[in-house]
Formats: sequence, structure tokens, C-alpha cells
Amino acid sequence: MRRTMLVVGNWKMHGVSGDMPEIEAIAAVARDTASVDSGLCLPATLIERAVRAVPGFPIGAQDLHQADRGAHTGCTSAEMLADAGATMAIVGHSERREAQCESDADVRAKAQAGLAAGLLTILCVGESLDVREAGDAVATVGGQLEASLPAVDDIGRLAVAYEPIWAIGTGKTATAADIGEMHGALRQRLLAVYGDKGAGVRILYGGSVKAANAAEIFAVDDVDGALVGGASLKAADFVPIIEAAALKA
Ligand SMILES: O=C(CO)COP(=O)(O)O
Repeated sequence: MRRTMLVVGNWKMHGVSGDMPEIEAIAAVARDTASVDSGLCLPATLIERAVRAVPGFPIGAQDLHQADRGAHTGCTSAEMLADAGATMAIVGHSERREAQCESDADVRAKAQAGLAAGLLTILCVGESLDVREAGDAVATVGGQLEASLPAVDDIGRLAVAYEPIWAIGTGKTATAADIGEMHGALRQRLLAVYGDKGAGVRILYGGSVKAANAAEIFAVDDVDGALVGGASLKAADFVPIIEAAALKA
């Protein structure tokens, strides 16, 4: 099945109003690269400003709370993000699974809330170095995915991101063979859970993706794009990744 490539930047806890020119520069190229879906998941403080500055370019959040509203100090619901103009959200990033102790069940609830609000919802999974070295990566990440997948029929706006924890921000990337093995296994899990619809879910790779390695990673079967951290902060670094994706599109 043909899937449109998807390249999303995760700005993590970076970005203030002075960074708007980077967002504008990225959006300008993205508009000219219509064969690739792209977007930026920004700090919540920049979402509304960016939505106004770059109309039509997808802007998203990096987390959401699974409830619609309530006594959850400091949290933001999917409905609120959509109201601010966000069209995407990341859920289950390893930094949140670890630092905020998010369980697979939490991530599933967040993914369901994101989809219910109409957000393109990017569900992250990935293994630690210990698990990789023990030879358990494929089974562990597959189990994590199944336990985190939303239990809903309408998965048209669901994407998955495989981000090996040891590759995030380290300059290390998994080999093309390891990425291919993992993405193939995740595709089988998606097909097992959702039937034929699982073929339409995009599986992104994340972890030290940059201009220099993007084309090689994108060439791997079942790699349908990337979730990019550090190299998404500057247009000069992020634009070539979008352009590399266009070669596969
Ligand atoms: O965590 C990531 C994206 O969500 C990857 O971050 P880096 O691209 O900085 O390794």
C-alpha cells in the first residue's frame, strides 16, 4: 500500500517567539513539497502563534492529557490543543514515559483522546540499550506497541514512531537492517490488531535523524518518514530531511 511520507519535527523544550522565522522558513519549503506531509510539534506556548503565522502548515503538540477537562493542574487536553489550532500531537515519547512515568495504558488513553479530537496522533515506542543488547528489542517494542495502540476503529489519523532510546540525541542511529527488521515487525503487529487498515498506518523512525542519514533511513521498507528532534530546530537542518523524504514519495 502506498503511504505518503510524513516528516515531523519535535522541538521538545526548545523555542521562543524569536524562533518564529525558522518555523516560517520550514513551512515555506513544506508548502512547496506537496508530495510529503510535514509539520512541527512545538512547545505549547508557541502553538497558537505558529498556527497564525503559518496557516495551513501542520502544527502540533508534544503531549496531551487523556481527559477532556478537569482537575489536572498543568495539563492540556486534546480538545484544547485542537481549539488552539493544533492538528497533530505526539503521545508516549520515551522522555515522557520515563520522566513522567507514563505507562502503556496511559499512552493508549492519550492516543484515543488525540484521535477523538481529530489530531494526527503520533504514538512513540522504542527500546533501551539494555534491551537492544539483550537481543529483546523486537519482542519488547512489539509488545509495547500492542499495549499502547488505541482500541478504536478509526485509525486514519494514527501514526507510529519507532525511536530507539539509545539513538535519541546521541548521534547514533540503528542500522538499516535493524530499522527494517523493527518496522517490519511493527507492521505485522498493526495488521494483527487492525486488519487491512493496519497497512495504512505510517511508521516513522526517530533518533538522530539528520540530512546526512535521512535518505538511507527512508530507503528502508516500511519507513514512512521520520520524527526529528535536534535537526528540526533550524530550517537549514530540517529542510534537507523533508527533501530526502520527497525522493521516496
Ligand atoms: O526524540 C526524538 C524525536 O522525538 C529524536 O531526537 P533527536 O533527533 O534529537 O535524536
